[in-house]
Parts: sequence; structure tokens; C-alpha cells
Amino acid sequence: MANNIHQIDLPKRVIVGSNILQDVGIHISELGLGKRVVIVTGSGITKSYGEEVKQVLVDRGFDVWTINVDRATMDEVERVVGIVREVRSEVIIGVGGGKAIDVAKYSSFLTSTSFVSIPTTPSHDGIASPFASIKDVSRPTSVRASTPNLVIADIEIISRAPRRHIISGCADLLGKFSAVLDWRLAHRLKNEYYGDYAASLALLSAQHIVKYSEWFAMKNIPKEAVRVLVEALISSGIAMAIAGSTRPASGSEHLIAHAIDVVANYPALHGEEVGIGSIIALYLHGRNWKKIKNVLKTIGAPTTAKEINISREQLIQALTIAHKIRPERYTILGENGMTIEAAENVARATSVID
Ligand SMILES: NC(=O)C1=CN([C@@H]2O[C@H](COP(=O)(O)OP(=O)(O)OC[C@H]3O[C@@H](n4cnc5c(N)ncnc54)[C@H](OP(=O)(O)O)[C@@H]3O)[C@@H](O)[C@H]2O)C=CC1
Ligand SMILES: O=C(CO)COP(=O)(O)O
Ligand SMILES: [Zn+2]
Repeated sequence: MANNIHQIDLPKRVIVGSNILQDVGIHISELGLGKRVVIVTGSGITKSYGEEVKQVLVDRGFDVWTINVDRATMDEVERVVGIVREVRSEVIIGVGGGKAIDVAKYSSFLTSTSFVSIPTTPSHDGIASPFASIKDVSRPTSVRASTPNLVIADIEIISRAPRRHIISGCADLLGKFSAVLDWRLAHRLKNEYYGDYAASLALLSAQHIVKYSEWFAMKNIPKEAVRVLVEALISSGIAMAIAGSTRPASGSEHLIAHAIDVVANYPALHGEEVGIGSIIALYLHGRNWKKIKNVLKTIGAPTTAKEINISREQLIQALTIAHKIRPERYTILGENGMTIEAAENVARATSVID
């Protein structure tokens, strides 16, 4: 950011549509990414999607190696990096949820190889962002990683993800209302860089979830709504790429979500925790938290500590440590955070606890 120079690395190509996996080889060739490919998937249902991608690539003459990962940890990243170097792979493809995509994304960053993102679930906005959540890299927040050269989001596949994942993605996006308020606050109080365009783009993704909340409330969520969600998740990732940080997408609501993970060892999906964090963050900002709580309720997202499997004591503890998660990122939690008494009052005022 020195001398006002701001570098933005964006994805080269983003494909959103149905039944598009068979074209992955064509896009990789057209973009000139290389012929030697490592595919990273999870070890459950995403394995079969990884096999499908492998078959398509092998049929087009690519050399392909597949690695299944169980967790998004540095051990798994090192395993992938080792294989990528050994087979001299030029491209890493992440096929799956946040775990597989983040391991692939960070491994690509460490090996300076091209990165292709093929999400199978819309549970979070890391699909197109240049940041990865690696669980044991010193702290529970994301680290700089590769911008995807190519994103292939197949709506047919993504629509088959569990309803809970779809709602988690919606809640991750609703978190942008408080994230942007925090960013503006840090700009005004701490003279931190603020990019209004990136902030507006992040807000747009959250506004679309509010606009389409009745569709997301349906038992069988229509594919059109899933497409809106996927495009909004990609757009939020682009906002992070434009900002050069996760600032437009992550504020005090994310600090609270990360603190919940620290206190209760990942009790719920990332977006579900962010939804709870948003209610509290908007309350602290003096904004219309009831409106966002209603949207969360309408779409079937958790709005209480109990619904994300944590006790009132765990929630209160998380609220009191949230400001320490990323001390350099100023938010409404301030430098000293909340006392136990304040945390209890806030959680009760918003009915996150009884
Ligand atoms: N990089 C970033 O900017 C961001 C990263 N994150 C991170 O992303 C992670 C959360 O991602 P999430 O996707 O929730 O977690 P996972 O990747 O762990 O996926 C959760 C489960 O869903 C399964 N799954 C994936 N696709 C489908 C599908 N189509 N149908 C049925 N099941 C499916 C996975 O299968 P399998 O077992 O095969 O993997 C896995 O068991 C967290 O680590 C979070 O920190 C969150 C936000 C932003
Ligand atoms: O989850 C994210 C954006 O939705 C990334 O946020 P962090 O930078 O706080 O990990
Ligand atoms: Zn998030």
C-alpha cells in the first residue's frame, strides 16, 4: 500500500452454470495453466466429484494426481506441497468445501502454482477469495493465499449440498453488514485504509440475501436462489481481492465466530457462527440487529447459543476474548473488549441466551 500503490489480483475466469465440470480441461488449456495437475478433495462425498474431474482431465491428456484431505491444517498443506513438488505439478485444483479449497489455495500459494477452485457447497465465501483458513497457522483467522486463476461453480452439484450448508453461506454473507461498519470505524478512528468500492461490493452480497430471503426460507430452496447465493459468495471473495484483505468480509462478527471456535472447538458451521456474531455486532453498533435476526430466523439459521451447540458460559467467554483474536484489526469490540457482565447483558438483550 506504500505510495498509494494498490495491487489487485483477480480471478482470470469464473464460470457459473449447470453441468460444466466436463469443460474444466478446456478452460485450463485455454488459460495456459499447464498439463500436470494435482486435485485436492475431502475424504467424504467430495471424493467422487474429484474423481469426476480427474476422469475428464485424463481423457484430455492431462497428468493427474489426487490427494484427499481430512482437515485444513498445516500438516495437510505440507503433504500436498510435498507431492506437488515431487510430481512437478503446475496446477492445483481444490474440489469440495472450504477445507479442500483452502488447503489447495494455500498449497498453490506456497508452490507458486496455478489454482483452480471447484466448490461443491455454498457454505462460505472463500470460493474466489485470495485468503485461506488454515487451522493451526498460529491463529484461527485466514492467511494470504493464491487468487484462483479459474473458478468453476456448477450449480447442479452445489444445489445438492445440504440445506444447512446453503443457509450457512447466506449467514456468512449477512455478516458483511457489521464487517463494513467495523471497517469504516477503523478508518475513522485509526486512519486505516478503507476502500468504498470493495465495501459496497461486500454489502451488495449481503443485501441479496435479504432480498431473496423468502426463497432461502423454502424447504426445497430453488436453484435460482442457489445461483444468486453462489454469485454473491464469489462477489464477496472479489471484494476481499479488491481490498487486499478480508476487511470487507470480516469484522467483529467474525472475531466472535473465531472466538466461539477457540472456546468450543468448532461447534457449528462457520457461517452459522457468523450469523450469531452479526446479531451481537449490529447490536453493539446500535444498528437494526432485529432485522438481521429476523432474516436469519426466516431462512432457518441459528440465532441462539443453544442452536450452535454452545452453553451460555461458552458464549460469554467467547465474547470476552473475541477482541484478542486479531488485535491489529480494530472493530466495535475496541482494544479492551467486553467484561463478563457486559457480555452477559449483550447476549441477553439480543436473546442469544435466555
Ligand atoms: N478462505 C476463506 O476466505 C474462508 C474459509 N472458510 C473456511 O472454510 C471452512 C468451512 O467450509 P465448509 O465447506 O463448511 O467445510 P468442509 O469443507 O469441512 O465441508 C463440510 C462437509 O461438507 C461436505 N460436502 C462438501 N460438498 C458437499 C455436497 N455437495 N454435498 C454434501 N456434502 C458436501 C464435505 O465433504 P468431505 O468430507 O468430502 O470434505 C464435509 O464433510 C472452514 O474451515 C472455514 O474456516 C470460511 C470462510 C471464508
Ligand atoms: O471468513 C472470512 C470471510 O467471510 C474470512 O475471514 P477471516 O479473515 O476473519 O478469517
Ligand atoms: Zn466468513
